Amino acid sequence: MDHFLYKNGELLAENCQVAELARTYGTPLYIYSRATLERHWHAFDRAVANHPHLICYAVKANSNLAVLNVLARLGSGFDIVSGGELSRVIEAGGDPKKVVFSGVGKTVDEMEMALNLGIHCFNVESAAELEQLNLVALRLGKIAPVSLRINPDVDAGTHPYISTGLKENKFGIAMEDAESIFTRAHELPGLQVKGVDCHIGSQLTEIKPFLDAMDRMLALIDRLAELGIIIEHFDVGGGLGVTYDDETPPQPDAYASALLERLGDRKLKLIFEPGRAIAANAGIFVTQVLYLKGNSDKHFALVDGAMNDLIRPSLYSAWQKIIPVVQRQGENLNYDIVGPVCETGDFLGKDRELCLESGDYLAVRSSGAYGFTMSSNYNSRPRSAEVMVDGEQAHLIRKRETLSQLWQGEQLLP
Ligand SMILES: Cc1ncc(COP(=O)(O)O)c(C=O)c1O
Ligand SMILES: N[C@@H](CCCC[NH3+])C(=O)O
Repeated sequence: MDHFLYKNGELLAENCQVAELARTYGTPLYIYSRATLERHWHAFDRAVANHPHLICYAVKANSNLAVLNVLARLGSGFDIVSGGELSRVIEAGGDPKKVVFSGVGKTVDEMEMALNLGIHCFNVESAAELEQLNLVALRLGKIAPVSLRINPDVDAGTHPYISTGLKENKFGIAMEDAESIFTRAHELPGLQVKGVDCHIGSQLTEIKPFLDAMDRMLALIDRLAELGIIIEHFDVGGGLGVTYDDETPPQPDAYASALLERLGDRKLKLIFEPGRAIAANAGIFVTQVLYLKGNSDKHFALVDGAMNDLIRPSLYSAWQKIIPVVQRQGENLNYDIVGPVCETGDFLGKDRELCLESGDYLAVRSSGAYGFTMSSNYNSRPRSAEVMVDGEQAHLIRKRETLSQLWQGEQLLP
């Protein structure tokens, strides 16, 4: 069930009127639905209910404390890629024992912080990182739980910028090096080998690449067993896609049952790191039309939201649905929806058939993941507010930045 629906021509977020929220909190504005976040998380959790598992929500998709807190209350684990994300998880009430730490460039400080908090596992991405983690753990008198992120070299069939499982990508350890680096990890006194990990890319809409990756990883797990290295968990990463337009990605239950079928009677615990599948369609981005303008070729709607707020269209040519917050009768025109930032690439959508007047609100759908978290202050634009709706209630979960916050910490020369 979708929690962003029209009623009498007005867009609702759960039971709240989006236009009212836009007036109250100002635009541009992110709005998230608690019910949708919870439904998506439960869909994953239920799909693997009969098998040992951990759902580690990928914090990078949406790291607002209230979002993390909603998931922490459900018992979610978290996939993090920085000390900053770890501190958010802790602040939001997440359990460090359910945290997996991914990322190619963990610093010594980040390793120390995670070891002191007692996280579930480090997803190590190189031989050099393994050596460093061993030293840090020994210095702290701890044993670091590790999994190695192996690159299964499968083509995820997604946008090149968000594909991660190919040899040419910077992520993970090459399959041909896996056994030797696992053997090294097994020998090092500051480490305990727990798992294998992979993540082949994001916004995958087919199940086959996941299964191909899994076959290669299970074969590796068998080879490791022959070397006396027993693997407790298999972290399948994230990457399950969502519907932005007319894509039909597998639902979490179909995806999980296909993986479980491949797993057979193995007792391996499964770890999932979904980000987009939980957060994307739990959020919209609301912006107001400032001006309409046109020439003989083109119509433009200049809106108050821009690439600094929502960069996916500019960065990946990503297509996200743009709908009016209040439907109006009249003739549609073909608009490019563009923001105030001084870049030709600053657009939220192109060639959209809409009937618009200045002052209208527009909602960019599927903006709950990689929306606010990828925002910036480019052009010295304050970051937008974020609101979470919960039934009839709306909660301001992040205030709009003030202008003075933009230069906080900067100093004039003496
Ligand atoms: C290691 C890792 N895990 C999980 C995710 C989450 O991916 P998604 O949002 O596509 O589920 C990512 C991002 O691609 C990632 O790099
Ligand atoms: N940020 C990307 C996905 C990258 C996922 C992180 N590895 C997007 O918006 O689609």
